[in-house]
Amino acid sequence: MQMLRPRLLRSCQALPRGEGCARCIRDRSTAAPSAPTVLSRRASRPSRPPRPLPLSARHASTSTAGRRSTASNGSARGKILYLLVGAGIASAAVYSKTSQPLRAQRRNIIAPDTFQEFRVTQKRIASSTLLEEKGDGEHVMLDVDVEVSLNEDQQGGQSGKEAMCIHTLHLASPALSIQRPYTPLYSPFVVSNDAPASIKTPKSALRKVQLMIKKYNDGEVGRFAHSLASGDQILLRGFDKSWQGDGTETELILIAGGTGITPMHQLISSLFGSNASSNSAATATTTKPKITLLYSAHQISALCLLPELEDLRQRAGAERLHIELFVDQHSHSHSLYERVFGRRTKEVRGMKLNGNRVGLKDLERIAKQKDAHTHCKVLIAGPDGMVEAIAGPKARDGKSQGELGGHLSHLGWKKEQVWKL
Ligand SMILES: Cc1cc2nc3c(=O)[nH]c(=O)nc-3n(C[C@H](O)[C@H](O)[C@H](O)COP(=O)(O)OP(=O)(O)OC[C@H]3O[C@@H](n4cnc5c(N)ncnc54)[C@H](O)[C@@H]3O)c2cc1C
Repeated sequence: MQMLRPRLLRSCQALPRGEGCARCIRDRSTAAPSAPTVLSRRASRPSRPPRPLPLSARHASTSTAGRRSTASNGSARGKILYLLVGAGIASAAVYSKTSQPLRAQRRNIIAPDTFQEFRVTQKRIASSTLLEEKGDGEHVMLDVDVEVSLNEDQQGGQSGKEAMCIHTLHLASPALSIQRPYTPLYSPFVVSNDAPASIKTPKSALRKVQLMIKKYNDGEVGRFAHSLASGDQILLRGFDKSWQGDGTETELILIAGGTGITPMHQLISSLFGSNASSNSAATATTTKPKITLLYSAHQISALCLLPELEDLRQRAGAERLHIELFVDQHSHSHSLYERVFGRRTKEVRGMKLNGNRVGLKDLERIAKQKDAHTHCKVLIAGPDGMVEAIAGPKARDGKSQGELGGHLSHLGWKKEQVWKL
């Protein structure tokens, strides 16, 4: 396998602690703790081994019946050699031409430690609450066909364990060489009708990975993702588990801010999506927990994936999946909504709309509806400020969870019940 010159991926990881941006520090938490990440390229096919001389030709050179003078033997050998070299060149040319499409068709199996090239199969704008067709312009959806290797649990895509996992991958641009973690909207290890899969061999499967990526005006990878078109090349490595249930959870409270909705969407769709409903093994091996999702954004048009969430809520039933929306700029959001729909609203697509950030009172109200804290867990993903206010900051190393703080600590939740993604 031909390897590109190994090089360290540039990121704020190289900066002294505290000088990197908060997002890059978050990146540190999921980056492979080990050795430098190496960019690898698919092996170029090795040239064909020289074909052995045909038996007839070998006999010709030693046969007494056809013995010629040394000079004529030499010239005959020369001719044969000349012909063989010519034939070799011609077949090499034909081979290299025909092998091009073969190479393009072959797929890489995504690996956790090595970046490999994949192509974007589709790029579109993520739908938003108000501007469904145009989106809010900040979020883009990328589809990438990725072959994944499957362990015994994952073969057949019907493992209950897999439904209680959140998987993350890392995206890098070939030019920028900066990596960031992203969470596919659907688990690559749970077969889904929403994200169709084709089983290739029992040990690997081709999966459509869907990423929703936000663009920050001066954000590096987000801007790169928004600049992509179908057919463009990206580098991916994965998958890392960013959370796994232990099988005891009967209830989950999921708190998402902004793009923190992506891991929550993956988990909910694994449990209640079209994949899950046609997946009896997942239902049999684990009891599906009841879920409350609290999803916040700075304004109403920045709430993404609402059609998808509405669909999941209908599949799961309101009893099993309760969703509430929160917007910071409530009055602005209301007038925006009023302008589009001609009326004010307290709910969107059947989901309650709160005009504030997720606060102590909301968490108290939600927790009261739970039977007991012991089998209920809280997962939280979002901007650092939000995570800090609700659950305390992550540890300074950016990897470990840190102490539980914020509203949840105030309300008596235990550290082991809360996971900061
Ligand atoms: C487990 C996990 C899963 C994630 N999943 C998703 C997902 O599905 N979708 C998604 O969109 N995001 C996701 N993220 C966030 C994502 O990894 C990136 O952090 C995000 O896309 C921003 O990256 P960027 O390169 O575009 O921006 P960056 O270059 O990191 O910049 C982001 C912002 O920080 C500011 N900034 C940059 N450098 C500095 C600095 N040195 N000091 C201060 N401020 C600075 C920029 O101005 C910009 O506003 C996830 C994060 C984690 C940890």
